Amino acid sequence: MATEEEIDRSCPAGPSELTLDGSVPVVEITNLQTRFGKTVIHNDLNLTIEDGEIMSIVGGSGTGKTVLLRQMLGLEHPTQGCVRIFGEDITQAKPAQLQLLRNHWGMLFQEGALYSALTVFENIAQPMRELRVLPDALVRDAVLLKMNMVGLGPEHANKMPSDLSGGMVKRVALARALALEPKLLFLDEPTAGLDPDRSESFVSLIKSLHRELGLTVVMVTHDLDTLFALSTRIAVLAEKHVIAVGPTRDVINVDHPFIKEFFLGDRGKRALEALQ
Ligand SMILES: Nc1ncnc2c1ncn2[C@@H]1O[C@H](COP(=O)(O)OP(=O)(O)OP(=O)(O)O)[C@@H](O)[C@H]1O
Repeated sequence: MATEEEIDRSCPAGPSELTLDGSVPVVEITNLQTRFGKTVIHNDLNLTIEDGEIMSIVGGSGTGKTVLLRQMLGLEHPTQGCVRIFGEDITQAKPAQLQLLRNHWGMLFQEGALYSALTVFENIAQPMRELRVLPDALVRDAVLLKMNMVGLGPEHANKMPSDLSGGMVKRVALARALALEPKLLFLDEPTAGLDPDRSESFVSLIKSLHRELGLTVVMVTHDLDTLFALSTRIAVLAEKHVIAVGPTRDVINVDHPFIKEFFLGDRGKRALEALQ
């Protein structure tokens, strides 16, 4: 195991401060390596995500998609390499800088991850309350606005998560992810567990919010319909790094066994036909 002194998490030269005007990539991952003990998960992984993209990350089971997402969120650090978010080197960010960055992104976890003891209203209000600067009246208006944005009427505000359908849980979780009006939204399997109709309407909702709010979206998904309907580009993880990145049509034509199996099997063909 490398000692803390030997670990090279250096970023390439360049400005390393919070830049929200779109003049630097929203996410820039350079020469990233991740090791757990002797097992190398990522090696020489590079990925750049520009302002306004919907970048989907796909790969076989265990290729390190979740770990990569957690590294972008600053929840884990790579063994080597650089992860910049809005220009800021997240692997070196101090807790206060990290907190500032967190206010500019939202995360939708796979299961929604709502607080089961809090109402819909309080779940969505929670990121605003953590800031401790917003008066109650403003929080109330902002929560109702976010509920409206995701298609939830005010009559749902006092419901508990256990009273909600799977689709509504996702909508509440999305409203909470958008609570602080982030520029960057992370989605982990956003349509997992939804039936095809609910999945389709959730995809439409993400699409319209992406357009209206000018969001950059980073998504991990196995669902081909979701992938094809939303992605502006797709990054494929295999052999420990990004083996292909580009618009859907370019990526599916790359000659690689995983790509052929994933995109051009029966499910992939059906999803592509539906898209066309
Ligand atoms: N903290 C950890 N300690 C040791 N190994 C870990 C740790 N976190 C993840 N791993 C391993 O790293 C690999 C990548 O995990 P990860 O969850 O990122 O895969 P994934 O691509 O998201 O897979 P899936 O599509 O099945 O969810 C797996 O082999 C996992 O067991």
